[in-house]
Amino acid sequence: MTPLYHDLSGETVVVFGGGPVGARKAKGFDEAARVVVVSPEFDERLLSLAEDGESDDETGDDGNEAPAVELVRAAPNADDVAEWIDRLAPALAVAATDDGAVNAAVESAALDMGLLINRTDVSGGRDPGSVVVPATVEDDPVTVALSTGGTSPALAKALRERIEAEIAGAGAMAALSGEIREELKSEGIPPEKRREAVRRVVRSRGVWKGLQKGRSNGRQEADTVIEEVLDR
Ligand SMILES: C[C@@]1(CC(=O)O)c2cc3[nH]c(cc4nc(cc5[nH]c(cc(n2)[C@H]1CCC(=O)O)[C@@](C)(CC(=O)O)[C@@H]5CCC(=O)O)C(CC(=O)O)=C4CCC(=O)O)c(CCC(=O)O)c3CC(=O)O
Ligand SMILES: NC(=O)C1=CN([C@@H]2O[C@H](COP(=O)(O)OP(=O)(O)OC[C@H]3O[C@@H](n4cnc5c(N)ncnc54)[C@H](O)[C@@H]3O)[C@@H](O)[C@H]2O)C=CC1
Repeated sequence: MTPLYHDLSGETVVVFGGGPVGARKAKGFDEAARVVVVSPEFDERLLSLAEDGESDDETGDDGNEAPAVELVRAAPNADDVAEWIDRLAPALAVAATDDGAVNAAVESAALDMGLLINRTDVSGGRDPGSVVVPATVEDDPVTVALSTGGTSPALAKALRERIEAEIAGAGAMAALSGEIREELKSEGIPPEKRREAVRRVVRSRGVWKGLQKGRSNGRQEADTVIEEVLDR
């Protein structure tokens, strides 16, 4: 398995199956992509996600059309799914029904069309072209994605919970060190010194602690580290 971060903005994700698993996957993708869930019945969570999307569209407060989760009430059989996928033209198809034959048909249709496919009903090794949904921790712009190669989802979840504590504050550190990196570049600091400074900043306990108190405290601590490295 090779981990990659995928930009799904502007793409469609189709989820077959509207149970708790289909709902969790839809929720995971709805911020980035247009999500269409095809199922004869829908989990409560999906019904409220779809409603949220509608009310955002109505108010249109920020001018951005919030990608809503669209629900399509249907129960395609194994022979029909290829046509559904063809019509919806997704980048990724998620097979999350409780019908193994339908899930298998979603997989083979998606593979035939060269799309990404996530089979939620199989663990262990993947067929070529098949992807897993990792456990994810986010502190924007930092994202940690964790997979056990499809072997033990419960372990992926447990490790994710540990990492959540471990990366607290990483978003602020990314913002600060990214800014410092750009500044040192534009000041024409030689590459070796610049890299050393940035490496020291992201490892400095003082800077991490400072950032907990606020951005300017973090910046002050970072400036001390940078001065040391640059001998100024
Ligand atoms: C292969 C994979 C395919 C895919 O879905 O992409 C898959 C497959 C299956 N999961 C099953 C069960 C559970 N899944 C979870 C939880 C998560 N499952 C997720 C991903 C994946 N699950 C992919 C591999 C990821 C990897 O590489 O590690 C996470 C990480 C991401 C997400 O789904 O959002 C999310 C945690 C998110 C978080 O909290 O951070 C729990 C835990 C719980 O519910 O507490 C259980 C119960 C305990 C257990 O069984 O382990 C079953 C058995 C169904 C049955 O028994 O019938 C199958 C199918 C099978 O095993 O055949
Ligand atoms: N990947 C994961 O994290 C997990 C995966 N699973 C697997 O995922 C499957 C789904 O799990 P749940 O959501 O808990 O099951 P569920 O049985 O609650 O939901 C299945 C959904 O699929 C719908 N459905 C049935 N036939 C359909 C068709 N032809 N087309 C479209 N939708 C159809 C049903 O109406 C229902 O809404 C399970 O069968 C299991 O194998 C289960 C737990 C976790």
